[in-house]
Amino acid sequence: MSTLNPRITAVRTLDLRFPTSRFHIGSDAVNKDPDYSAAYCILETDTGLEGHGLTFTLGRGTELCVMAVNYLSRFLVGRTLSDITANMAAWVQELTGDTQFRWLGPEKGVIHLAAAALVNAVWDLWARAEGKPVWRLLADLSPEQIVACIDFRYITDALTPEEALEILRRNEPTKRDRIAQLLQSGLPAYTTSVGWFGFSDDKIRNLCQQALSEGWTHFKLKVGGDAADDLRRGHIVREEIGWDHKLMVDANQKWDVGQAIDRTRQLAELDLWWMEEPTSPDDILGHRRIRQETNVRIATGEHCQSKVMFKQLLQAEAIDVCQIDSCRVAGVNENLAIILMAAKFGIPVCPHAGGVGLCEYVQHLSAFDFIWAGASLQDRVVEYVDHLHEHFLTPVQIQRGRYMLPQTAGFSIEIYPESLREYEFPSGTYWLSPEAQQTATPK
Ligand SMILES: C[C@H](O)[C@@H](O)CC(=O)C(=O)O
Ligand SMILES: [Mg+2]
Repeated sequence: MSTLNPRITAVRTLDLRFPTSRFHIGSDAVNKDPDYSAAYCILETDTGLEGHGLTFTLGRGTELCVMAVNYLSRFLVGRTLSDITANMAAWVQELTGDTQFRWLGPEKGVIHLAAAALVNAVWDLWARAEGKPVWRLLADLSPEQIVACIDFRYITDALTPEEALEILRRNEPTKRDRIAQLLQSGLPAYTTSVGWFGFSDDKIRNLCQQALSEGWTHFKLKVGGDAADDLRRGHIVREEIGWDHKLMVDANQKWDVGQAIDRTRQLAELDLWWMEEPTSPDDILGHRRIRQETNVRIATGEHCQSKVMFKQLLQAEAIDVCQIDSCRVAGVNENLAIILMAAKFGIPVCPHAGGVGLCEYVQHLSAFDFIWAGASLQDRVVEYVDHLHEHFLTPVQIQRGRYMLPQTAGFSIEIYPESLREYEFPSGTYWLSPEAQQTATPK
């Protein structure tokens, strides 16, 4: 263990917004004009070491997340790293269970997104103090230490600490082989960047051709528009990628349950590998019905607000694919619980990463899944979107459609100071320029 034990002296929080809406990047049937944004926080310490974290948002909502991060920072300031990591489950309970803030959730919405930024920043600080990337820090923890990071309250009817330990201990003897495999050939991935909702047919064709030449084999298309149009766009993608590659579609919660069933059945002629977010993310029984009444695998999770919801999706046999998100729930610790539950229920984890920083984050969690939990790459693909990586000091490395694991200490989430100065809202140089009027955010 490292001897570095920095004390957190302050939390600096920024409202960061990128003008992606100008080019329809990130657009879907529901979020038609997203400006990829983040409440970004920097944990300052007495040693000079910093911990960086963010929670992903879309444009105008960022302001609320920034305020929530500032409020919750009281659970970090004045503490040493080991004060927090010695009993992380207890600290997470404190962070999410404050007797006044809890009323805003509990464990959902803005306050939970804010908790994610801070929890992830602590993992960044911890990993930097250890001189390891987060995935390696997790790989080197003992099963008992991993279990000690998890708050099992509300999920013991699906996964007890003893069952989690059993999964981890079962995988421990072979974890070195899987680490070696990951270091050599990385994590399989898919691209969503070919098929945003606002892209023209020609653009979709060109992007498919480019992605094929880069070695991609799994592609996702946004649907949820006019039915005939969705099918036509789907066939355009199929014409370009052929029928041997995998195609997934994402409706981003557009439909009622009955409508989702009809539309999924229609789209099934595209030979879908999964249908994503066909209806409200809160509708567990709705997802189950869609799954039962179509012959298509159902994926959801990017808007699944807590481990309790994931527990029910798994218990109800409502999903085929578990899409964790690094910031929707309270960061690494809650995601460890979800990944272990998915392993117990035999459901593959294919993380969501459509946003800023989410690709950088989630590679560490998928590595944890492979090393410790699901212990398989079968039917697992990590989402990749090809945007905004240039702002990160250690952006993801993709080779032939696979994430190659980072070697730099930390959580890969630090953004260049120049980018912070340019895109901080509303005072950054971009937001003060006339161009800014062409994006969705300032309206
Ligand atoms: C608004 C986001 O871009 C969303 O469309 C991302 C998403 O659903 C995905 O990546 O999946
Ligand atoms: Mg999605």
